Amino acid sequence: MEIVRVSNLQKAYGDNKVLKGIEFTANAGEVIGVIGKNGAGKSTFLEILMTLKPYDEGNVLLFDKELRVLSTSQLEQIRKDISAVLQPTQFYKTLKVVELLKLFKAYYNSPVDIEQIIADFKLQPHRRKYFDKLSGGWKQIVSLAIAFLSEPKMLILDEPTTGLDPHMRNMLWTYITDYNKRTGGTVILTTHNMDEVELYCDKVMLLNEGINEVFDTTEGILSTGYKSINDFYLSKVSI
Ligand SMILES: Nc1ncnc2c1ncn2[C@@H]1O[C@H](COP(=O)(O)OP(=O)(O)OP(=O)(O)O)[C@@H](O)[C@H]1O
Repeated sequence: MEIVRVSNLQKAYGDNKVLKGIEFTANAGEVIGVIGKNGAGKSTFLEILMTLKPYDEGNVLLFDKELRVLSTSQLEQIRKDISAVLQPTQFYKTLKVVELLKLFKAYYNSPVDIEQIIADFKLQPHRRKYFDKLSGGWKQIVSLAIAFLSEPKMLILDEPTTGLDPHMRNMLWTYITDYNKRTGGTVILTTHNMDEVELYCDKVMLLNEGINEVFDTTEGILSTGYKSINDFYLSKVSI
């Protein structure tokens, strides 16, 4: 089943044309890595998919519906099926980790067991700490745990493993892979870590000079003679 279909997507910030005609599709159950150099437009692309940012030209269909023509209530309906990593805000200051998880569980009306999430994300030692007292990496982990609470049909993660130590990175990828197998949810993420793309992503989109220079399966890319996805990236993208 097709979850996302993007055609000729264009977006500029003033004179800075960032996306110049992106073609992209995501099917249910796929894990897709969006790669490209700093400033290539990855976050802009994800924010459009999250329905947070307007676009100038082209079509973006989420769950078969064109975003541009949706009413506010239709957009809200679609957002229920999407989850994204929330940025830590001032609002979390007064809440402990376990309270935050309970709050979002109630907000999403989530069937997910909080104790299970705490165990899966190794949050037991931190459950009674205030969110704003956590280290950067643990804030990231809590934000990710919240994103999974709603059991979304589509999960959008902007550099989810940046700032995580190797164990936490492993833990997160295990969780993403399990979630994907268990629920058939689609995951679209950005990362600068090409080893992670090679290990865990079904498909890769390389954003370069505003277009999807390559959009293929990870296996497809490797079968064209590259030693690794890192090798592929380095030979395709110049500084
Ligand atoms: N709100 C904004 N207003 C103006 N320009 C912006 C805005 N957001 C992003 N840009 C510009 O758009 C371009 C793409 O930025 P974006 O953050 O999408 O890239 P990215 O691929 O995610 O980069 P990185 O890998 O460094 O996170 C950059 O030139 C950036 O300066």
